[in-house]
Amino acid sequence: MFQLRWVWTRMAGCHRRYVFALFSTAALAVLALGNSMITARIMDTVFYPLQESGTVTPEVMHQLIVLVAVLVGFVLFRTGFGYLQIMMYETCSQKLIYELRRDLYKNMQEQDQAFYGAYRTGDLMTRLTGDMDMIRHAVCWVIRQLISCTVLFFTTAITFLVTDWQFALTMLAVTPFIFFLTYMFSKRVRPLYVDVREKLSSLNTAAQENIAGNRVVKAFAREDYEIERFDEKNQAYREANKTSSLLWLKFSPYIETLSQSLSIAVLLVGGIFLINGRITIGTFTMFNGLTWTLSDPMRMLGMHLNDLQRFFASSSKIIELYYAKSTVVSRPDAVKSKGRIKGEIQFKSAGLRLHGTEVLEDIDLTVNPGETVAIMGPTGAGKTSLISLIPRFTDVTKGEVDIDGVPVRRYDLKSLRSAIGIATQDVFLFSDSVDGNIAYGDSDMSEEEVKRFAKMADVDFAEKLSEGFDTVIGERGTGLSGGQKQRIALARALAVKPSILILDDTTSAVDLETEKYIQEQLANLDFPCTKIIVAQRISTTKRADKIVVIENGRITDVGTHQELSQKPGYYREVFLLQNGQDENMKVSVKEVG
Ligand SMILES: Nc1ncnc2c1ncn2[C@@H]1O[C@H](COP(=O)(O)OP(=O)(O)OP(=O)(O)O)[C@@H](O)[C@H]1O
Repeated sequence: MFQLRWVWTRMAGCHRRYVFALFSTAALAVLALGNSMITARIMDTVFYPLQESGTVTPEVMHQLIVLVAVLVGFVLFRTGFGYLQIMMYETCSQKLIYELRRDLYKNMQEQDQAFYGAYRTGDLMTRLTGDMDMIRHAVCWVIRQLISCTVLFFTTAITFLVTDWQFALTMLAVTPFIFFLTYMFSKRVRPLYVDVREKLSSLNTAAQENIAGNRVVKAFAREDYEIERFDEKNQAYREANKTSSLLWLKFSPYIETLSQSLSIAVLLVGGIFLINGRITIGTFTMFNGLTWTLSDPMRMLGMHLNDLQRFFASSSKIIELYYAKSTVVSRPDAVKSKGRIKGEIQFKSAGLRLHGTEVLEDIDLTVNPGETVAIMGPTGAGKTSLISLIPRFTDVTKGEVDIDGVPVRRYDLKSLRSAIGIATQDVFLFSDSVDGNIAYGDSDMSEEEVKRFAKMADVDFAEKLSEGFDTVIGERGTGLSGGQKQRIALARALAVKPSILILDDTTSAVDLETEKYIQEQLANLDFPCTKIIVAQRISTTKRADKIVVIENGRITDVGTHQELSQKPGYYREVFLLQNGQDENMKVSVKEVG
């Protein structure tokens, strides 16, 4: 039930309207009895005396006209009131879902890498769409129906008891059985709905992965395999849905039969009472006309409880996401950088442990403002992990990282990250134009500025695209080569004029000539900038002020190209390899440098 309480707290600003809607539902349920009561009165005061006397008196005609007018007015009033009630439910539920989705999305934006590593995209999408819709459905339909059913049932039961308690008791005798069956159904269906919810999430995840990875699928000609895999998930979803639906089918024949038995009870018992003169034709008509107000709530209760269980399953998922807390957050006493960050970076005995593995250990390194530092090392050595510590994509588990003498943990996250420009190893471009992608960090950037940074990163090829810089380049930059995407990502990182520029293997896919051009541009930026460049090519690292070699999560060497290429070790091996020589051959460093 805490899910209902939680949703209620999220409806702040709508409470009065929603309570009004709930009361309207209860009132409308009570008013539902009105039609039958007015009809019963017409029977007793107009038709029955008419049948007895056989003559139509002006009083009887007048009585009939008045009662029919009351009936018409009553129906119009109920319809108008019902319309108002639905409007209230709709406005409250739409406002709730809009705000909830907005807050949820905002919370997701603030999550760290561990969060995105733990949750699958398809699952997150299911929460933002299907689960949200289930909450809306519960707020504006299920709860309304449950109230309506309950009030209708009890009002009818009381009316029946007051009118003729013996007749009423014969009809109410079956209700405990129906309630028991409904309760049993509700208890058993809950885990089944949790399962349906999980299977849907799994299906969405499979579809999302397949769409995102369609090139890999095609490259390996694994379409059939993927179709089969999707089919498995689809079947599992179908089975889960079938199991939950079949459970209702197991209970519904009994519930339906018991509900229908009410009509037979009215005809049989009511008929006997009518013949005996115990009840009037009006009372009989009322009982007969109101049978549905007893049977429908009982029949429908199972369906609504069914939906309520789905609401519990969906809202639990939403609540989990709503309270997900990032471990990387700004502290309450976080500092905002006053003016531009100078760009001095210091790793002080920094260490990083991820899922029980020591990824980085004892990292001591100082990068002076404006310096260019290249980071090199074998694959999996910890290069990306090292640079992730600077913008706090992950936090150190030992030691600390300082920028301008202040630990990164003490910076306001936005202030810290807005001083850093990053082009990540896995290039991601938005479905937007080329200039929209370049100006991503500053939407107000002028076209001249966009072109200036595009030129620095050698994005001139964009001029030749169908619509130049306005060409939309798709979710993952479809239609562009790997090197072209890298260059747009580099222009995007440069365009924020960062104090610290981090490039993670950003020029690995560009040709040597373009790379040389980009390096010259980077060396002559018109704003102060510290550059950290992860690279595998000697042609990229040799111009750096400092080269840092990382192996097995530790810094094993620091020096210039001149120093490291002459010193035995990883750097020299790579240097010789990339120049077509091996360790046994003596080469002059100057030849290549
Ligand atoms: N979330 C994680 N959980 C556990 N281990 C991780 C995680 N992320 C990275 N690692 C491990 O940390 C090590 C360093 O990874 P990292 O990506 O920093 O290497 P890298 O030097 O950048 O490699 P490459 O050159 O291939 O990009 C690897 O062994 C990797 O498996």
